[in-house]
Amino acid sequence: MSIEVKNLLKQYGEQKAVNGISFKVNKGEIVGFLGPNGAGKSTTMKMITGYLQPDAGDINVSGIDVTKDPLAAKKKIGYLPESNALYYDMYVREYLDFIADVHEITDKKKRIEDVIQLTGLLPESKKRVGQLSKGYKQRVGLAAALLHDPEVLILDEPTSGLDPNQILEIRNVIKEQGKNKMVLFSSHILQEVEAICDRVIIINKGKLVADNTLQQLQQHSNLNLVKVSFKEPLEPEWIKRLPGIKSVSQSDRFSFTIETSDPDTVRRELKKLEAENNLDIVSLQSENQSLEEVFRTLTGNVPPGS
Ligand SMILES: Nc1ncnc2c1ncn2[C@@H]1O[C@H](COP(=O)(O)OP(=O)(O)OP(=O)(O)O)[C@@H](O)[C@H]1O
Repeated sequence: MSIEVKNLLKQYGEQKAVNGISFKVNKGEIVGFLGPNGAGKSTTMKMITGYLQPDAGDINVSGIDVTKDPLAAKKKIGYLPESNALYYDMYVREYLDFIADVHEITDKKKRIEDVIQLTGLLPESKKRVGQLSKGYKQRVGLAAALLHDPEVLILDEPTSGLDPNQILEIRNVIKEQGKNKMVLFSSHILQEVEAICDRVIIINKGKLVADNTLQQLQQHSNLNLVKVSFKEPLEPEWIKRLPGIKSVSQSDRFSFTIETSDPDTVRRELKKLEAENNLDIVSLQSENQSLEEVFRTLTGNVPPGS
């Protein structure tokens, strides 16, 4: 059970919306798909779900070649598109019943109640889809995507337009589903990705710029912070002279934040500085960049002040 994408390409006129993307998602993984507006996330997701034909490349979902057999692939995939097209005149249960028939689900009554429960739709389940708030419409879309109990969930911005409480509830549903399914979901909310993902794929202008666990991404980002405080005041020049320093900022006369690509060397040099000059370091900590900073560095929006 996996999603495997190799050298995926989609061109609109001159523009390569998706330009040679490859990655693999395995069972039990929740992967966040990030990128700035127009990076090619939705286009990639539409190709994986068989709704858009790639110009080149291979897509394999649980052993099925999606470009050759999109119908078989769709049976394995639950897809929540970005613009979630629903039938507004139908009642919630009626709509889910219709989708259940499309999937030829046998025990559909029970399954419909299960997904209504799972997505928190119960309080609004007696309404027509068109009468629901944006957040509840999104839940109907998610319920429809879960109905046939697919192995793979592809969710294009599943929490967009939801209030903070609803975001939390939907995140929990995704987390729960991720225990025995593969989940690929796109989001602009970096805290969300940090909260629920094992791994992050970042694309920019149609190209893959990162595919790592969150921890690796933050560790391997080429900027780290070392924070040091001394017992006595110190001129920043003492620190700026040390090897491996990119920049130094000062919060008071005793404390400094150092940007570096080599935190180990900087820590060592600070200890040397302390010993050789009879100084006292009262605290010394390293910090990784936040995911937001990593994202901005990788997608060309370098954080202010760097
Ligand atoms: N049908 C289309 N015809 C022409 N260009 C398109 C079409 N669909 C998408 N594009 C272009 O392809 C690029 C990628 O679009 P896509 O919707 O995949 O980006 P995205 O990463 O999902 O963006 P967002 O975060 O804003 O939803 C954009 O520049 C977009 O304008």
